[in-house]
Amino acid sequence: MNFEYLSIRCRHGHLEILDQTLLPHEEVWLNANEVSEMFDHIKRLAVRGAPLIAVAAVACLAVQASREGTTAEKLIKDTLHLKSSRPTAVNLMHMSDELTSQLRQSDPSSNPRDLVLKVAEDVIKKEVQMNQSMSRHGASLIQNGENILTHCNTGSLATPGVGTALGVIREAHRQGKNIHVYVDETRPLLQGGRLTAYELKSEGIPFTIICDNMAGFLMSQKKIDRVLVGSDRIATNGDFANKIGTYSLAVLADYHKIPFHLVAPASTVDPDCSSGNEIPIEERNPAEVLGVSGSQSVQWAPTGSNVYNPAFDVTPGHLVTSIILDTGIYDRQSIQNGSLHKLKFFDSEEK
Ligand SMILES: CSC[C@@H](O)[C@@H](O)C(=O)COP(=O)(O)O
Repeated sequence: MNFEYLSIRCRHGHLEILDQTLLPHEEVWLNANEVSEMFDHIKRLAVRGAPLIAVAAVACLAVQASREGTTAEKLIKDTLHLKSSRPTAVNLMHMSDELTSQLRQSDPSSNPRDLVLKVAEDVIKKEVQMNQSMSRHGASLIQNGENILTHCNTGSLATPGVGTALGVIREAHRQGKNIHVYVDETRPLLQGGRLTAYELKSEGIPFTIICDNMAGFLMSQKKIDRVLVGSDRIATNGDFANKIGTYSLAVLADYHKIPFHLVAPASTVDPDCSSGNEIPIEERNPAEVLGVSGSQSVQWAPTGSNVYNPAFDVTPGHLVTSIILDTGIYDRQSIQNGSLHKLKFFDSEEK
């Protein structure tokens, strides 16, 4: 298996990830061949973003499977371990469920290598294609001269392709539309200020970073024409989980009558989740809120302060103007009519 994307690469069976906790100032590639290494990279967000987490996990499992003597039983155990690394993004769950289901059904005397490799290639290929499709659908909505607000990082650092919300922005720019992006810095881990800014800068797309709490004021000044965000899990009623702060933006956009779109691949829809109440929300280390961690750690809050640190929030579907998926653009009416129920990433999913 050989591939190379912006933040993950595999050459001659050697898998590496670009440590996103050190970006944009240091570009350090880390070994990710071992399941324990990959588990740690995912957990501490060295590799992150809903689609990329699934890609990273399955690529690591393909490396395991290519080793002499690896059994289906061992691979199932490894898959379930990686599945437990982060709870909210459903892409990792879809991949893990598909792989364990296929491994359980496989002939115990056969070598599981080809099966795992095929699932890995399938997941990666589909994610890249879905990125392309959704970015084209989304770009068709963008008008020349728009100021777009985005949150977190939804680009090539979060997927193996052009990205989700950031893919739409890239595609609109590629089409020659004159756009400008306001980037929410995205506390506590600053995926916007560090990672989205890094991607936009390297592509020459004009952008301005704002603190998360500035968005409402900019909207009141009519400086924002549209909001584009990604998602980690979409319920079939259109409620969705995304990086903490997304819900506040949706409420603000609704109040100021600004179009608010969610951009995601079909692999982010959870057919087993009928509403946002059922989405598990990851809670993270208080240290992330007490200060900043990374290459230059600083703690500014008093040691021992109480902290609540949910990594995601849930936005109710009625606040969304439309959901842009690789399969098309879904407005509120079509979601209410059940259009998300019909989507399935894998043909043979089993829990
Ligand atoms: C591909 S983008 C969708 C989301 O994965 C993105 O917006 C996001 O919330 C990522 O969270 P992270 O905690 O950085 O993995």
